[in-house]
Amino acid sequence: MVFPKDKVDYSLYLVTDSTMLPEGTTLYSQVEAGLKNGVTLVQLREKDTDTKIFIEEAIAVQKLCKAYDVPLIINDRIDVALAIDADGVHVGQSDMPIPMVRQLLGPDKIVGWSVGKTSEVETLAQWGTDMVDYIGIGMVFPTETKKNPRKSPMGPTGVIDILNALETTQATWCRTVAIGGLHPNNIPRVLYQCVSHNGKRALDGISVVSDIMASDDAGASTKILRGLLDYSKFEYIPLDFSHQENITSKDIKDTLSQVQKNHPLVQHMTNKVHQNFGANVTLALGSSPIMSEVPSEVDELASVPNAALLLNTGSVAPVEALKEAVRAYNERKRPIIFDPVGYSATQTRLTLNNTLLQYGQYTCIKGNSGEILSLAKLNQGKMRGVDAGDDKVDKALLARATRLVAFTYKTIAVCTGEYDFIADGTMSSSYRLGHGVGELSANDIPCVMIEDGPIPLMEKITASGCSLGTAIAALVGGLSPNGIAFNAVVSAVLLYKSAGKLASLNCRGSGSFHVHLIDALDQLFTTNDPSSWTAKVEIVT
Ligand SMILES: Nc1ncnc2c1ncn2[C@@H]1O[C@H](COP(=O)(O)OP(=O)(O)OP(=O)(O)O)[C@@H](O)[C@H]1O
Ligand SMILES: Cc1ncsc1CCO
Ligand SMILES: [Mg+2]
Repeated sequence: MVFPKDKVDYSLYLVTDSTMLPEGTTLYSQVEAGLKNGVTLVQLREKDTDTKIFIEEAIAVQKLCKAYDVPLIINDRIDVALAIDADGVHVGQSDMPIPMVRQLLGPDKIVGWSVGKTSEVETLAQWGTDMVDYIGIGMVFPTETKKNPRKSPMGPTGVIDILNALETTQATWCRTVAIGGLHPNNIPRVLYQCVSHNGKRALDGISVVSDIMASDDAGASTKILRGLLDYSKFEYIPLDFSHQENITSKDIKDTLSQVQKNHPLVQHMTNKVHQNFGANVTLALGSSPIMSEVPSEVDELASVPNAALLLNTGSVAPVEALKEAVRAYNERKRPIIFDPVGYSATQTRLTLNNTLLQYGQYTCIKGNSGEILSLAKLNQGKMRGVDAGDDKVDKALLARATRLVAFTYKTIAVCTGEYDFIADGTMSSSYRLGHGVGELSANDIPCVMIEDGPIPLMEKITASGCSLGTAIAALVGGLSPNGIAFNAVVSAVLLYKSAGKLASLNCRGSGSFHVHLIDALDQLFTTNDPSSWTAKVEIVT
């Protein structure tokens, strides 16, 4: 009996590894606990087992799988798969070539392939529908399972690249699972973030090894994984992410009132240039600043009611401290505003910023046009420094870049300059598995533009963008439960731009502009009369 290919459920794919079994458990007891509690597909992967034993194990695991009506896939060993009439085979890039595998197995068996590059998707698409049935995309995160990995972790954005390639090559038949370092603490985020840019394809499932094989209670561990897959919600922060592009003065006034009432605490992990300015902007916005880069206090700070984190990589702080802060704020469901200063100006910055981007979930990612274009992979080469660069403004390109960043990181993206763009990629907090999921495409997500005419002085003071990050953090942090995140970000950008305009009219040069900007922020925040602000918001179609 062949297992019908269209009936395969890829959602929870267990890959075995007998080298990590805890004492008192066996390969079979772990697999059975998995099968009993929601594993939908099993792969026998035993790298260091002799053929004779491997076949004995395979027959025994096959019997178990049949009892639960779950297909069994054999890793690498075509001969073993044929000998026991398994349901399919999984091969890696350095194993037997796929066309040979298919020829040996015939058309009805399941053939899986490990994929890490978009060029491999192109090959798979050229082979056509009868060759590869599913791909294992990885590795997503660092893992203990592969001791000497040939590839470095790709992160959720690497997974999205592969999903995009499957869509552009129209490999619609090919199913997908993500593999590598997936655990309950990151699975919901991975499922939430990993959607192709056309909105049509999400992962079909996840593949786990250690979470079940190395578990002291494999049944309970599987139940947790199954629960996450079935719950299909990523509630990373108790705010309202249902977007609305039409924001009224009343919405803004309401947002500011919440901030005035809640007195947020804005933890800054920011560059040295910005620290003093950022602390004063925080105070001007009715909030409390604290500058801290000490890992031992992040959990306490993140636990303060209405805490928010501004994470600004301008001074290139030690990555472990920054990761600890991201972990703490994500775990405690508090907002993080991420400002990847000089995102691609040097290899060091690129690596640091990408490490952080793959590591956590951000409520808002803000940058100048150079940073956002680089993040969206829409500009050539490196940035020159921390400034945006003086290319001519191409509004359509900037809107597209902002939307791509928002969509890719499932965040609210802000791109600054004379024109500020804000796109909302959060849309909903749910995730769905499979092909044809039908979300909005990256080009269609909500986007607004804010302007108030040219304010050249904004570019003549340092850390003006960094302090916009402060303002966003204060307003998002100051929201009451179920406050609207997008409204807070738009309010912050409008407030900041209007204050900049007001300050530029009152000051005598860049030195006094700095002081007037803080005065203006204080005044506009305190009076809370958004209908009098000069900056205007426009919906980008
Ligand atoms: N020419 C301009 N006209 C009007 N507003 C501007 C102009 N340039 C920048 N701004 C505003 O100044 C703020 C900072 O934007 P900018 O793009 O300069 O950030 P940045 O390069 O990250 O700044 P920094 O790195 O110095 O902190 C934003 O609020 C933006 O709206
Ligand atoms: C000048 C400078 N260098 C690193 S961060 C920073 C502040 C503006 O982004
Ligand atoms: Mg900047």
